[in-house]
Amino acid sequence: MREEELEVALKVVIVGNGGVGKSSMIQRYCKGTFTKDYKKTIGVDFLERQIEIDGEEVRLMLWDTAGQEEFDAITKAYYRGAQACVLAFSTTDRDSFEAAHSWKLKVENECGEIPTVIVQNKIDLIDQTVVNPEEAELLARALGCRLLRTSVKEDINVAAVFRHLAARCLADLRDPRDDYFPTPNGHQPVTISAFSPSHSAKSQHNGTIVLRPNKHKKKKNVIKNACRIL
Ligand SMILES: Nc1nc2c(ncn2[C@@H]2O[C@H](COP(=O)(O)OP(=O)(O)OP(=O)(O)O)[C@@H](O)[C@H]2O)c(=O)[nH]1
Repeated sequence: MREEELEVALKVVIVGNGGVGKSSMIQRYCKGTFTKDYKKTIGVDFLERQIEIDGEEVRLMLWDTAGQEEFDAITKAYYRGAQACVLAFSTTDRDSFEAAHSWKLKVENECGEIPTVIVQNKIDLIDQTVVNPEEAELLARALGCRLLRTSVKEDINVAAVFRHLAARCLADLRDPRDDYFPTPNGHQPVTISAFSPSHSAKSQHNGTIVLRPNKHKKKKNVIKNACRIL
């Protein structure tokens, strides 16, 4: 198979406290819409969008997870197999900023070290900020992540978040030395369908996300983390 016939599919999880704008960000990016209404996410939600990076088609599968701790047991099952992460906090919510470390750990426990962007959302409300710019930069440095400031409401920088992550993952994909991140407990990420959190006993591909074939294309999927052609 020629390289140009391959399609890259990336699973991205969006995490952070409740109300920081995770669902809004995915809606904005995938549907181009924004609503002022707050509807708490129960468990997880999923949307996808296809983009082009350096002439390469990349399918982003965006997993919106509930911010409330009561859903932790459910949501962490969906982290598995993620290749990238958006960790969001809100400009107007100090707790959400202070919770960033613990969100990073939760994802790391399931996925190991994966490319992560720290997102400071709601910068349209900067006059009500409870986080000063230096603190946000220090946080990003401490977590070893890029910081991006967004306003989902005003559609500022939202696309940049996902383009940055996709470009990072593509670069990793092209560099086979950096092709596998073990989890901190030494286990390989378990096999998981990208469309369900359940483990697939049938799959032979441990550590891969198993995708349904794309009916409209003959292209195959290349998934990072295990980088196998399925
Ligand atoms: N001003 C402003 N409001 C925003 C922005 N992004 C989201 N919101 C609002 O913030 C509220 C919460 O947004 P959600 O997207 O539901 O938050 P969430 O992080 O998904 O919350 P959970 O589902 O509880 O985890 C909604 O009322 C949104 O309209 C933004 O950039 N600026």
